[in-house]
Amino acid sequence: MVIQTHDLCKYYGDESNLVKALDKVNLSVDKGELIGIIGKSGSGKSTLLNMLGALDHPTGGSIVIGGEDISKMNDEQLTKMRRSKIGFIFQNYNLIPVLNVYENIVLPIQLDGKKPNNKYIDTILDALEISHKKNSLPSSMSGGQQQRVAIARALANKPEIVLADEPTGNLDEAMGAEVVDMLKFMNKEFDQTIIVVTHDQEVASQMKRVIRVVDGRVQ
Ligand SMILES: Nc1ncnc2c1ncn2[C@@H]1O[C@H](COP(=O)(O)OP(=O)(O)OP(=O)(O)O)[C@@H](O)[C@H]1O
Repeated sequence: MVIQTHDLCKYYGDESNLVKALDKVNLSVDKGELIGIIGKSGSGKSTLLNMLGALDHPTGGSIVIGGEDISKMNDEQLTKMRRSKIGFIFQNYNLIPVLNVYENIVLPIQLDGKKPNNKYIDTILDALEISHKKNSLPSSMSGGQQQRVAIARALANKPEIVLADEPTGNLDEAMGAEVVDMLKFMNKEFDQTIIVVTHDQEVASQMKRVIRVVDGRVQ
């Protein structure tokens, strides 16, 4: 088991205006799973993904990642765990504007005190068709290209878990298909656990398991 939640809750607001973004979610994710999370806008998909990546604190229940109950970890331990075990692909890229493409990609590896595998990174850049942008700043790139940098960054240290929020959202059909193929390849080849939030039925249909979120509950 890579991730396990027990009655996981995330509530916002107070009694008069309570939003149950996640309500008693029980979910088990095994090593090597390839999961799509689908659901309407506002159903709680991103909140769930953030919880699974220990980016946010639950208001109730528990979550165990890699055998460790994260509610018992302090912020420093959480950061360390995320850096070594989890790759994130966010909807809004979260690239550092003053760093070029290569520097953005290797930053998490360097922060983790490791050496980047440049050959592997070149392979990823090639597959994502951004090799020619290796020394460019994010601001000189299109949204789709920036998203591919974020994808390369998430994959560069072959993390055990990859969490992606709408990874194909800003890409045309061909490039979106390329990214899905890459996620499937990494899942198969390296047994990485991959969880993808998506609106796209075509993307969801290529995952091995699909989880539907309805009003903060998992079905
Ligand atoms: N910081 C916050 N404060 C208050 N309510 C929040 C906050 N973040 C999320 N919510 C609420 O929690 C619910 C779930 O939001 P979430 O972003 O997880 O949905 P989603 O399924 O990812 O939506 P989308 O597909 O539009 O990205 C929504 O009702 C949202 O308004």
